[in-house]
Amino acid sequence: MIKIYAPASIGNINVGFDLLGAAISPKNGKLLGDTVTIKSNNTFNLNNTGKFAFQLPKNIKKNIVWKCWNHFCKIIGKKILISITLEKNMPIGSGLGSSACSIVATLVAINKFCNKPLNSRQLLYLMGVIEGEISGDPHYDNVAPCYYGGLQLIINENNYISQSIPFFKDWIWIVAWPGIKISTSSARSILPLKYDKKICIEHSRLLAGFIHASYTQQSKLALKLMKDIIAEPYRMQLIPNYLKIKKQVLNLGAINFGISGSGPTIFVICNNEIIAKNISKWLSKNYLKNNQGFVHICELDTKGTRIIGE
Ligand SMILES: Nc1ncnc2c1ncn2[C@@H]1O[C@H](COP(=O)(O)OP(=O)(O)OP(=O)(O)O)[C@@H](O)[C@H]1O
Ligand SMILES: N[C@@H](CCO)C(=O)O
Repeated sequence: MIKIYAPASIGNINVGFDLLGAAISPKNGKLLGDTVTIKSNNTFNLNNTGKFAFQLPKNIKKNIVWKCWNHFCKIIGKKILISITLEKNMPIGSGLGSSACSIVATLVAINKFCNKPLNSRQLLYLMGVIEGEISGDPHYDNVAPCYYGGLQLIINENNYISQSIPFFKDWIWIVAWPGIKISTSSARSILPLKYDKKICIEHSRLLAGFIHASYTQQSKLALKLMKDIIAEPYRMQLIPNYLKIKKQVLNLGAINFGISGSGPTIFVICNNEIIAKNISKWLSKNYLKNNQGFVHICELDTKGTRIIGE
């Protein structure tokens, strides 16, 4: 038996659309991600458990876990006989990398079960391919941080897909999911097909500057450069009262605010625990639309996907 946990992640972090992502874990030690347990069996079998299992497709072949198993069997050229249990703790279409959690946990578990026929680069490549089948284009800004942990920059050149970037240890990350769904593919389809030259230059400045600020540990500079000029202007219309909520949270002392991945989860950065608690309370009262929604005060998850049972 092997049990793998894969953490939630924030894609984009306001700068670096599709290119920067951060793995997160609640500061109170709770696990915010999916788990996958594998046991050997005489046939393939998939069980879904967990709070959000009810959102999964009824057809087993539409479950990403089945797709991962199927891809893996094709790659190694044999049918892997296992029983898989997916604990679906991440809401689907939340903007917290729910599909990435299932993909990464499943592929890491199957690879370990089969004595690691794929190296970590081959695994990450496959994770991006499967993520792309779901959302329309391969993008690594959820699967890479989910797999490796921390803050990841997507390079996708030579032998690197992704590289760890130094981050600011005093930043507290709050995520608030209102309890409603936005599909990644629809949030991608509302973005322009082409961007103005000015926007391209400005985004290059923001991203290059942010990476420089991270390496030189200039927190204030990094925060100034964390601006979303690629997705937020188009996606904010999908999130009720987005600008009002943003203004209020910044007034409460947040040092950054944005849409997590394709939304509707929003993320907030603070550098003070009291402010973080106040904002978290305020969001619980004013941003959640139903009792499924949640707010978590988090830190970057530096461990990434890991074994939690054997
Ligand atoms: N195990 C699974 N986990 C998540 N989604 C799944 C799974 N199996 C199948 N799906 C399907 O994959 C799609 C995932 O949707 P989507 O990419 O919008 O969600 P998401 O991963 O939560 O988004 P984001 O990456 O912005 O956090 C849905 O159509 C969902 O039904
Ligand atoms: N970078 C992706 C992340 C999806 O969670 C997007 O914003 O569409």
